[in-house]
Amino acid sequence: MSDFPYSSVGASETPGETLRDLAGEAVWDDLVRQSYERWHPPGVLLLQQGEPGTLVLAVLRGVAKVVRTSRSGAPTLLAFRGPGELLGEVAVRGGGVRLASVETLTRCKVAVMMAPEFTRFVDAHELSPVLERYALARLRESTQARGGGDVLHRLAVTLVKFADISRARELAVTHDELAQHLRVSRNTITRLLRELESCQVWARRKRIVIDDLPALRRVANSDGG
Ligand SMILES: Nc1ncnc2c1ncn2[C@@H]1O[C@@H]2COP(=O)(O)O[C@H]2[C@H]1O
Repeated sequence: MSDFPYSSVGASETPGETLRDLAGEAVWDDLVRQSYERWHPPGVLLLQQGEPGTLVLAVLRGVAKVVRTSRSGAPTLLAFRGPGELLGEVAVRGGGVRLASVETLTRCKVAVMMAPEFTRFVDAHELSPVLERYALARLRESTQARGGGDVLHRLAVTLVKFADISRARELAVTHDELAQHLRVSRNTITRLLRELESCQVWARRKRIVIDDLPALRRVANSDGG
């Protein structure tokens, strides 16, 4: 995916709900300062479903996908995560294993903090209520993506969100991943992407190109029912 700057013309209607938004820049900066930074190429597994929670990752650049695989082996793409998001805090705070796997979709820069340091950080900054709001925001997002309603609208919302977090006009996402995310068939995604060509959205091999983000945003901001 190209990583050239892409202005998100027409600000997103959704209030910022990344951890950086909810905790504030000062706390986020402190978290990053106390972590160590790493770059990863696309396609790298950052967190593995079922493993214990030994660390958390703050996303600084790029886009990663969160995928949960069922017992039968069927994957579901739960979310795309970009700068300002925290990953891996569920197992660290809950004491269980990772709920899902996280894999880079583009080149990603993350800040790594080990579990004991993160627990101390949360206590020192009294972040528990913030993390609770963060979890609720995520629940809302997942429910809106998969909870039924007009699929064209949900697809537009997903593509706009991806474009905003990656700040790119070429999105490294496949039809299968979009189908998993929105809980519809691959054929439905193919058909709807064709409809979105009126907004200059072009389906290419393993990527989607958005040539008129404001037009797509208008579809995303319309009442999807
Ligand atoms: N539905 C979801 N939406 C966004 N992120 C999620 C979702 N489920 C899990 N995650 C993140 O993916 C991480 C996987 O490891 P953890 O379960 O430790 O913590 C998880 C969260 O940070």
